[in-house]
Amino acid sequence: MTTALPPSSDLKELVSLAAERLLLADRVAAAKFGTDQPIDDPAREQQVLDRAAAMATEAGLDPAETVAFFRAQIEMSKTVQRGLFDRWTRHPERVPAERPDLVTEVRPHLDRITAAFVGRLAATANLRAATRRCRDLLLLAEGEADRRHRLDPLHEKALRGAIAPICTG
Ligand SMILES: C=C(O[C@@H]1C=C(C(=O)O)C=C[C@H]1O)C(=O)O
Repeated sequence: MTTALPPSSDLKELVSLAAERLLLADRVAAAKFGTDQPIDDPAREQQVLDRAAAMATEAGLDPAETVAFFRAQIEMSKTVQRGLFDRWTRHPERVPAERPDLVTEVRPHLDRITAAFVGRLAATANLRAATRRCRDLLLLAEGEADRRHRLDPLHEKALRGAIAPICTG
């Protein structure tokens, strides 16, 4: 017998994916710090958004709403990257020893998260509305993601920004 997960589990997974994506911003920042690669890469952002829009359409989601959601993820990723650049400039001893490869390693991981996101957005479509229920579940999911991923204040704040669009539908 299979038991369907309650919708709140899908919301938790959605928020957890947002936290995972923000933690990957650390790898993105480590790839860029000390190189001439800027934090902002508008061409790559457009690719991420175009891909998300195409997948959203296939999943029966509103592409414009999905793009707005991904814009928030991108903005918050850049907030984390800026925070880490600032931290590492002030504390060079905290600069990661390893510089991951952005194109072959980190971005493919981000792309897998995009696909997972679209699945969770589809699974939570009925729940994502400007309701008390959505906001209550979101708050619970946020607290759980903070704990599960042991987020520091920089990532916690970014997570709040990243999940802000969820209960606005
Ligand atoms: C994550 C990156 O940094 C920025 C954020 C992006 C994102 O969140 O997808 C995309 C491009 C950059 O503006 C990256 O360069 O891949």
